[in-house]
Amino acid sequence: MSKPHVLLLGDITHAKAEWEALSDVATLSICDSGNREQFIKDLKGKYSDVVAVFRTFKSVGITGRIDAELIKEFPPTLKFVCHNGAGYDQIDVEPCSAAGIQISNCPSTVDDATADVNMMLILGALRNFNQAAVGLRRGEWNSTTPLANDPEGKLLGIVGMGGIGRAVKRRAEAFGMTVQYYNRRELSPELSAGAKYVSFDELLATSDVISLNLPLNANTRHTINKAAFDKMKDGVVIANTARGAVMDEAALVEALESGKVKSCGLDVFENEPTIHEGLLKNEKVMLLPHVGTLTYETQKKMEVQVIDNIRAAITSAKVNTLVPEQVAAGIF
Ligand SMILES: O=C(O)C(=O)CO
Repeated sequence: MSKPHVLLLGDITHAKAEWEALSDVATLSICDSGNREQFIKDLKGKYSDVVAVFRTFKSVGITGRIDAELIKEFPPTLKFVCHNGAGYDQIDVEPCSAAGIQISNCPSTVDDATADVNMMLILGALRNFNQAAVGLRRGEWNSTTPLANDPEGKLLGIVGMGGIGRAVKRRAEAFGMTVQYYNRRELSPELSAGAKYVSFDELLATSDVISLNLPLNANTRHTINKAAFDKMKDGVVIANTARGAVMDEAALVEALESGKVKSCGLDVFENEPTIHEGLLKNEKVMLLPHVGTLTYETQKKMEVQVIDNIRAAITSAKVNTLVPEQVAAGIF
């Protein structure tokens, strides 16, 4: 009997041996379709018996979004989409669920590396490190660096208290910050570990620093918009390592220009890799090119986690880390 067909969409760099070891339970192939149109043709041909896919964030450049239109073209055998990343906003969950397709992501493996970058952005924004760094390169030493603020004693509001949010909390507390959070649901005392649960409006109105750690989906797009900025304290500091589109970038640029937002640190952008001109030219903004999980250790852990999901899908018909919407729906 032939083994189930598993397709790789994108690249595996660090866990090649683990990928190859999957061949004990699956027939492996690597997608060579050049674009979405060709991929759809190949789904009717050489990929017509695929059962599970390992997909990377960058593979959206080949297939486009995994949306209702693409899912209609999937062969009936394809029942598992295993995504390499915490954020799975490139995959439309509802049509997958309707077609009986399980989706897995990479929770927990990304938490520490992303929270490290997040904390660095909070510190960088509070301490005006971008202005200091560009001033140095212009030969101004620290004469043009405005006096900064300490993290010690500041109130940090975390929007989205999942694994990354909680890892940011632990780091922020080590720097003397007090943490409050807003989340769809209040966490258990073990998970919130002393952070106060507040309403979204209270978080906006009282936080000195706001950290965005919520997933992007249809409900969270532009969670931070003009109305939200208007509710914030004057001179608030913002960090975002989640997804650019949880914040209205044009409204952020205005809020920076008006001084409502004192400074911010961003690893993600609404239309990345394109960045709003108003952010590029504003030296108060610390910018990183979506490097949250880009460490050797974390990339390897993520690839292995996806491979483990594929193995579980093949051997027990259930991925290990089903996305929360599908867990909540109780359909698998
Ligand atoms: O894992 C993800 O979703 C990322 O965006 C990596 O930074």
